[in-house]
Amino acid sequence: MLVLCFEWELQKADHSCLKQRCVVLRFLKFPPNQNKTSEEILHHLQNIVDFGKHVMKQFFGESYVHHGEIVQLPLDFIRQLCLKIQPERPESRCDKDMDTLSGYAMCLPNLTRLQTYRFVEHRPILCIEIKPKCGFIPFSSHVSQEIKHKVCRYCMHQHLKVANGKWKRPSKYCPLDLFSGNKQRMHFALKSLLQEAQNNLKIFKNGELIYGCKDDQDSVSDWNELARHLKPFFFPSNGLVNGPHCTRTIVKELIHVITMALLSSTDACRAGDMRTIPISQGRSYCEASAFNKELVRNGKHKLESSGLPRGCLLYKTLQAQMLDMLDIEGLYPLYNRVEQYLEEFPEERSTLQIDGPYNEAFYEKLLDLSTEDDGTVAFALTKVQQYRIAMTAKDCSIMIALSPCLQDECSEQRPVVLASKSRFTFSVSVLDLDLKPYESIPHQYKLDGKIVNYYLKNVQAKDDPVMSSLFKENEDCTLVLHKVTL
Ligand SMILES: O=P(O)(O)O[C@@H]1[C@@H](OP(=O)(O)O)[C@H](OP(=O)(O)O)[C@H](O)[C@H](OP(=O)(O)O)[C@H]1OP(=O)(O)O
Ligand SMILES: Nc1ncnc2c1ncn2[C@@H]1O[C@H](COP(=O)(O)OP(=O)(O)OP(=O)(O)O)[C@@H](O)[C@H]1O
Repeated sequence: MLVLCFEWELQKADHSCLKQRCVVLRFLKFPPNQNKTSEEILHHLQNIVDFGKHVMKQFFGESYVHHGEIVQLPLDFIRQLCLKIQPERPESRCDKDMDTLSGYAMCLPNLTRLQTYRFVEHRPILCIEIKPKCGFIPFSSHVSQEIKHKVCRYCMHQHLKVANGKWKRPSKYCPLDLFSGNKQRMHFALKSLLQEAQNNLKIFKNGELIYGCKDDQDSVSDWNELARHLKPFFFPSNGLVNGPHCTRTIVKELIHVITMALLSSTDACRAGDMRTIPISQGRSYCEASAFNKELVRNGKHKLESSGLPRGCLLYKTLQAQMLDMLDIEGLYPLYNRVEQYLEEFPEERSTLQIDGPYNEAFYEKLLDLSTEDDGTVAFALTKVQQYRIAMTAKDCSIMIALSPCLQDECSEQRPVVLASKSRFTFSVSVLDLDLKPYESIPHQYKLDGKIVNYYLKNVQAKDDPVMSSLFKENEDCTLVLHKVTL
């Protein structure tokens, strides 16, 4: 999707501004020459809206999800827009073209703004966007490599990403620390994100990106610059001296308010119909986490996992992620079962709701958490659909919008987080909840194998002292062989 942010005004008859709204438009994009009719595009967008409305709201909670609405815009306006933004688009994203022919787009609230108000507020706003990725270690008995029970996918994937050149340096962030609910571990995770933001952290001030990676850029973290932006938010009366101490203090304050907002429960959600998946399943820490390694170095072997409050967005996200109960290794044969069935009965694709409609009936079928395979297509399909939800939750982002407020402004309806010299009203939302396509499952299966094999071959072998000495011997061997050949 292509995301553009707009501010528009409702004007009085005398043209003075009555209300200002700030919205985001999302346009579909496709590889060039992949022509879609306007009806197909409308249908696709309707599916996205329905999926947010009928499915993700149930999993994440009403107040965290903004499903948006479909809008029709003048074609001329869209064409001009496309011309204007084209030079700004990163090269890596230009393999697809924005849809300028259908006239349809999705309209969403601008989540870099506070979601407690409908209209633009002229007060400073800070927004932190976090893409937390998968926060648990697979507990499935279908996992074939022991390492997957010890090291999380994110930490393993880091090595492959650096090797492939996606990022220059590995990050010390581990999602299991962020999802632990333990403040010390969360603090470490957030600090690591601030050190190496990659595509997991962005910070906006008044809707403008001030920190984090613009695509294609290898941004070097400049905490002094960040602190300069943040100082008026955290130390409004300017009572802090400048310098590295000041920077550290401000970053600490920032991490504190993010942690508190992430642990807050701002949604009175429809619980009850979703059986929860015990979060205690599987290991609660990742052996590769730098936080864990530091503890082990200091002779401590027990990592605290305080657990997340049930109403907070991190908890909801983790629950949705854990719908991946079989791991891709257990899921892939079930996907093949559905595929085989569809080959025989292609007309059944719509009855099985593979591509929607994403309605209440679709949601109801997702509630069956049994893992006992009775050999049916129905069982396989439920697991495939649950896996797609889990994948979506593993790739979504969390937006935390914070706006400074005075003590007498804070009412009971507005959640508030306190810093040492200031206080903030805040809202927490989730974004990028487009259901992952059914067709991406074979890719997931292959990628999983690549990530694990790369890690075993290039990282674990070097970390493990026994493997490491074997590795060295092997290297020596190779040298000797070279000499013989010469
Ligand atoms: O597979 P992953 O974990 O690398 O996730 C992909 C993301 O990479 P990341 O690891 O976050 O750097 C990837 O992020 P980038 O576009 O590289 O920033 C996408 O979000 C991708 O989703 P889609 O296939 O475009 O719908 C994501 O793919 P899905 O696996 O969610 O389909
Ligand atoms: N409602 C919103 N309010 C504010 N910012 C938004 C909103 N929706 C998206 N964004 C910004 O746009 C970025 C990209 O959005 P999103 O992740 O939804 O696109 P995408 O569909 O994943 O794009 P692509 O298909 O290129 O991967 C987000 O990371 C966020 O910074």
